[in-house]
Amino acid sequence: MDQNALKKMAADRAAEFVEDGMTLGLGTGSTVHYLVEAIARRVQAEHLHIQGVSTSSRTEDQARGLGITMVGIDDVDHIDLTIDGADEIDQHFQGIKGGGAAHTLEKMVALTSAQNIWIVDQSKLVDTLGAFPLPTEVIPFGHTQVERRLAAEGLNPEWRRDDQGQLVTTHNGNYVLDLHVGKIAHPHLLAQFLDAQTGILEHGLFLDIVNKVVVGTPDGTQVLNAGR
Ligand SMILES: O=C(CO)[C@H](O)[C@H](O)COP(=O)(O)O
Repeated sequence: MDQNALKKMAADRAAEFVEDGMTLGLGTGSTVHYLVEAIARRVQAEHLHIQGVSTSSRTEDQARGLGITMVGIDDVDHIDLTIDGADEIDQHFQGIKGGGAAHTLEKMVALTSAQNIWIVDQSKLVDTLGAFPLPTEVIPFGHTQVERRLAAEGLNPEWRRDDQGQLVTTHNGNYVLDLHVGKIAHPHLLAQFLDAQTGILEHGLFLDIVNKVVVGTPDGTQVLNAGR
């Protein structure tokens, strides 16, 4: 079974957690693409009244195109449930996100949400975070200074570039600096360090956030409860 089939399986299962009347946070990425399709099918078949808050223009456009009502994050007083993908999840349910350069908006939506579910294929489950380069979003002013500072700390920063070699920019017009840190033994300490760096708008460590993980495996879906 290929990776996309496993992503779709997890997305379809997670769409079952959506309830009538909910305000839903919708993440970004290829797994979320399947999720939005699955939610739209339920909205149509069951006449669900839900509204979505998106984390990227990609998701926003897809959801609107499929008939899901979308509202801005500043137009809601709460979000009931956010469903998003992830790049890595460790055994303590800590995660790395930002492979799609949307981690700042994703974290904002996740932190506004009463519950968070991540949907992944089984390859995203790891013992220790860090094989996936850790994304950070850096403001353009002084970005080279930020890179030097992180390099001096041994964090092996690398600017993310597109196929044409241009710097990738985020929704906010900032750059993405991926950190090749290797195994992250103490994610909270690293998050604390990155939080304190002027010039870094946000990083992709999502700690103590997720409540449930839905995993697509060749033997079916698994729902893992994070105990928070
Ligand atoms: O964090 C993200 C985007 O910023 C995505 O959720 C993450 O990269 C997973 O993507 P995919 O579902 O395509 O594997």
